[in-house]
Amino acid sequence: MSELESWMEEAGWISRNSKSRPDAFYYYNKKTGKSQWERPSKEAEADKVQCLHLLVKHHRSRRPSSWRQDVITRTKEEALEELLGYKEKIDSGVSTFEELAKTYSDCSSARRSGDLGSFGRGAMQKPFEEAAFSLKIGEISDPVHTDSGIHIIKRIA
Ligand SMILES: O=C(CCc1ccccc1)N[C@H](Cc1nc2ccccc2[nH]1)C(=O)O
Repeated sequence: MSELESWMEEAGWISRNSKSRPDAFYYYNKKTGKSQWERPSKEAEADKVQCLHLLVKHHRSRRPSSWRQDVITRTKEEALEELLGYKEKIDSGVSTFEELAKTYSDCSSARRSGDLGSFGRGAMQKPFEEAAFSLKIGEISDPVHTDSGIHIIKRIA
């Protein structure tokens, strides 16, 4: 198996016969559910990521307010403690990332279970971008500090 084929397999890509074009086949990713005609490449893969995040703001956040709380007064230390508690619940399987992001995230994306959609480099604050692009699909970050507050990030594509 070539180096590319083993990367493709590890990344979850398989080739499938197309029903609409019998003589053609397309690529399907079992991990992300993505389908595409063109052969997947490592480079293209790194262009964009899709992430969920759970943000806990604190009194020094750029905008210390959210849908949950008009004026956010918790300290940075308290925010970190709270976030580590959420991560513990997710890692132990007591709760899902989506449930806790929907309930506790101080970002407007909470209404979409923390889903920020797909984004490329240059879209998000640097610490967030670096963490997001270093995650494998399905992986959850350690706490990430940005001007907005403290986040945990789950890469989903
Ligand atoms: O900037 C937004 C909206 C982000 C968003 C992007 C795409 C879809 C939905 C929401 N919300 C901020 C909090 C915040 N700061 C962030 C920094 C990096 C990533 C997500 C972030 N969310 C806030 O509410 O103060």
